[in-house]
Amino acid sequence: MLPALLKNHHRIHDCAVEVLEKTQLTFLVTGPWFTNMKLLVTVDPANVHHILSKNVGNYPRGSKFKEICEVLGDGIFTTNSEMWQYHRRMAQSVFGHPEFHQALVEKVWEKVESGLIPFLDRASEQRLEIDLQDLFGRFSFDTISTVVMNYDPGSLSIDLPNLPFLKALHDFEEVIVYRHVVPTCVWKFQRWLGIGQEKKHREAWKIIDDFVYGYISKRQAEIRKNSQSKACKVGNGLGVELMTIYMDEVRKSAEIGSMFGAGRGTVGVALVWFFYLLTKNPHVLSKIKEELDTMIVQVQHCRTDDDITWNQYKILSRNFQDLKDKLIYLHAAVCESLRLYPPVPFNTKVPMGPDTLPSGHKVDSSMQIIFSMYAMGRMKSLWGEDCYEFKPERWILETGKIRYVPSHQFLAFSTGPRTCVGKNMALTMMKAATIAIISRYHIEPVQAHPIVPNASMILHMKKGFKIKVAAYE
Ligand code: HEM
Repeated sequence: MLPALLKNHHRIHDCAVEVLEKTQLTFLVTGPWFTNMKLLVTVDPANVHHILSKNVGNYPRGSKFKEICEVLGDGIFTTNSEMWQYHRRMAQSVFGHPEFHQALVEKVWEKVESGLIPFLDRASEQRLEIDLQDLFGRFSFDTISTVVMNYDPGSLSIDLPNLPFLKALHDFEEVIVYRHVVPTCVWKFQRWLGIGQEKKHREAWKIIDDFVYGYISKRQAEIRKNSQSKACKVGNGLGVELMTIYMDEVRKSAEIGSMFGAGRGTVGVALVWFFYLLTKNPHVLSKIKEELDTMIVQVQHCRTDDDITWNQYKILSRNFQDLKDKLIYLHAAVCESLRLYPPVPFNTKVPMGPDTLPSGHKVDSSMQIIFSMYAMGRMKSLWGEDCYEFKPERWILETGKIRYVPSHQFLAFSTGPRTCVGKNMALTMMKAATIAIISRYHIEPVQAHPIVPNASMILHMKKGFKIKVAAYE
């Protein structure tokens, strides 16, 4: 099977869909004897629930994962037991705090107004062709950096500076997939020789380290100067204060890299696929706008739709509770987009001891288990014959409320104790940025090539998404 895997490496996600559809949601990939390669690929929700929740103790973060993601050190992604619990508690105390999200929407709006809008206004005036994937990558990078490090690197300024750190993160993500797919002895040998993907990895690692440690020394100097960290925090409010305390703690560890890895690529990519689907499905876009306008009329008591101004869109999307609870159709559309294009397209686990999965497959510590979130959202047996269609309606009950789909079937944010801690943060960022853009601009794709996903641990579009924007009068 190894030659077939290597041959399909460039279209690995779609290849998984094809095979899983034919194999009742689970199949085993074996390599030649000397590679000791046994990968069990599954999208069976019962297996997922068993591994990530019910019997999670048998599926810790293995040493192989830690080896593959060596750049993340002993951060939240790579650790188990007490160390992981410590990171998790710290992260949750911030990301779960009610005031954090209000502080976050303020930060998102600062970036919308200081970065996104000036850039898009100029692109609209000059009818420039822009790559929306690059733009959203910069938007989420600056926003996450402001939240995590209290520092805006300004990657989304009008001249779109070329930041090596962004490319390094991108290269790093690609190498991680490569290390998952080829036998360990092969990539380790390449690492030793310093060639191919491994050369790219080494260079990317250095750039990431320089950026993070450069920031840490700057921050330490600031703290020394101000004698106490509180003086350095931006803005007021408990949300920001908590962020400062937590981030001062994690800045000491590999956590900065983890938060960048977790948040920057995922949100940017989620946004670009969402906008791609909106341009392909204008009726969904119209319904989102309709919902926004209705909400503004209700909440802000405008007399008619004609009274609605840009400022009112801004007021609506700066209210975290409204973003979270009131915009049902927008929420459904975002979930539907994450179902078809989950920014983290796959996840892996290694069993500690022998186990039998609900599907009947026997697993042991010599095997690696792969969940394909990308394939899971495209299984007819799970989502119906229309599973390839972008239909937000499938998320809405007849009562108008959001339909509950268990997280072991809608796996975009994973499930169980290690579920994504940044889920609400990601949804807030996506909704606020979407409202800012769709209320102000018409987007027209300029497609010179098919839009397909890259084989990376983050589901980038292979050649980006070129568009032109036109500001509404
Ligand atoms: C649409 C955006 C996002 C998606 C689809 C997403 C998805 C995921 C997934 C699938 C996992 C599980 C990974 C694994 O088990 O290996 C995860 C974990 C995690 N995510 Fe997210 N994520 C998103 C945004 C964010 C953001 C914005 C942050 C914070 C800055 C974040 C922080 C984390 C952390 C810290 C973990 C590790 C949790 C643990 O191991 O306990 N994520 N995310």
